[in-house]
Amino acid sequence: MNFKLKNDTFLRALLRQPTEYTPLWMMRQAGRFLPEYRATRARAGSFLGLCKNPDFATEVTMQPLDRYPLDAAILFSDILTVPDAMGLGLYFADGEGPKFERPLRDEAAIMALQVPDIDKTLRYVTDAVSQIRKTLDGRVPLIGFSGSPFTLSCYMVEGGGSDDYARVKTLMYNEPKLMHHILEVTTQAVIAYLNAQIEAGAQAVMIFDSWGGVLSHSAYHEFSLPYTQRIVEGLIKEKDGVRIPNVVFTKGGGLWIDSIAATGCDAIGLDWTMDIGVARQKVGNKVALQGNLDPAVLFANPNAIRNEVEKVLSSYGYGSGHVFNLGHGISQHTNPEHVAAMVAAVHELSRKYH
Ligand SMILES: Cc1c2[nH]c(c1CCC(=O)O)Cc1[nH]c(c(CCC(=O)O)c1C)Cc1[nH]c(c(CCC(=O)O)c1C)Cc1[nH]c(c(C)c1CCC(=O)O)C2
Repeated sequence: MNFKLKNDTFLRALLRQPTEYTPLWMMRQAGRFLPEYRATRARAGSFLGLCKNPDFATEVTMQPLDRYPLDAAILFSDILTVPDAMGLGLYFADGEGPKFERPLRDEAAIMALQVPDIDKTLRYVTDAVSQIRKTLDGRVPLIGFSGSPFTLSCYMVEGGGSDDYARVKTLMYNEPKLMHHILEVTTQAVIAYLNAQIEAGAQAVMIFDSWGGVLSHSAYHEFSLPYTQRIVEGLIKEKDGVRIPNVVFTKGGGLWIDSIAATGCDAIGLDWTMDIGVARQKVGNKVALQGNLDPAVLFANPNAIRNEVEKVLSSYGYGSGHVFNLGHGISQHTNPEHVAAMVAAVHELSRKYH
């Protein structure tokens, strides 16, 4: 039991301890679907302006919690702050998503990569974590996060988003040693970064392997999973006598959940493509599961949303170990009232399973 928390349902579910209902939060819960987020972003001038100012980061982290009775808060930041701290120069071109000024395009750039001094380069993140914890005042737990080394490498090599991952996959197949070097340095950076978030007050951490699912079976097991496993092994597991659970989310990773469970993680994030009941059978009592409603369900009407929520809950079935979530980030085109319908449905309909 976490004595400082008024609602620790989320942490108990991650540790597969009994709960009264299924807790929930949403990936990208602080974001453009909320008018209040768009207003704060306009005041800050840009998305990075929000991330780099702890007052703004705290304000937008709290917005979804003030609107909905969610069971967890997530640090407002981005996975790409780590490569930015490594000197790649993150920027957001209007309407084009993230980009790097200095992507990794040759051997010299790759061999020059270094683990950044987190205290110096990412202080704005750990400051935001402490400030959010204070503002939360024990309402719900705060989740810290990072990208997985493979997913970060995709952006670092491509220089931005990609449809085919041609550059990073070419490097991976032509020059596996160079690819492993990027992954090695990034792994060390991510371990230091997540542990700094935990020291600053993050009560659970999540690793986003958002693009792991674009890999072949063998490439996933060579270039993504072992590095995720090293992170899981390197994380601070307990602070002030309280467990700090971790979640590994691999979008498109449903085929590999047995290998993911074997990393020793506490929970696996599922996208919407896999039946969560089948996933539960496969992983047994090893890990908790987080997910897995298709974010597009929120475009439908509240009745349809309720039906789809019930399907996920009943497929998971009786007992603890499920954190309800979307299978990926919420769309910016979502109607905020539909989110209210989903939150109410999860809290109400899940009680019969506990
Ligand atoms: C791949 C990835 C990124 N960032 C992230 C991932 C992994 C998760 C995933 O798979 O979605 C992680 C992330 N990004 C953001 C959060 C905040 C916490 C949360 O509310 O979940 C988290 C956890 C805020 C954000 N990160 C970004 C926004 C939108 C920024 C804005 O224009 O206001 C937010 C709220 C920008 C971003 N950042 C990134 C992209 C591809 C984009 C553009 C996306 C888009 O335009 O919808 C990289």
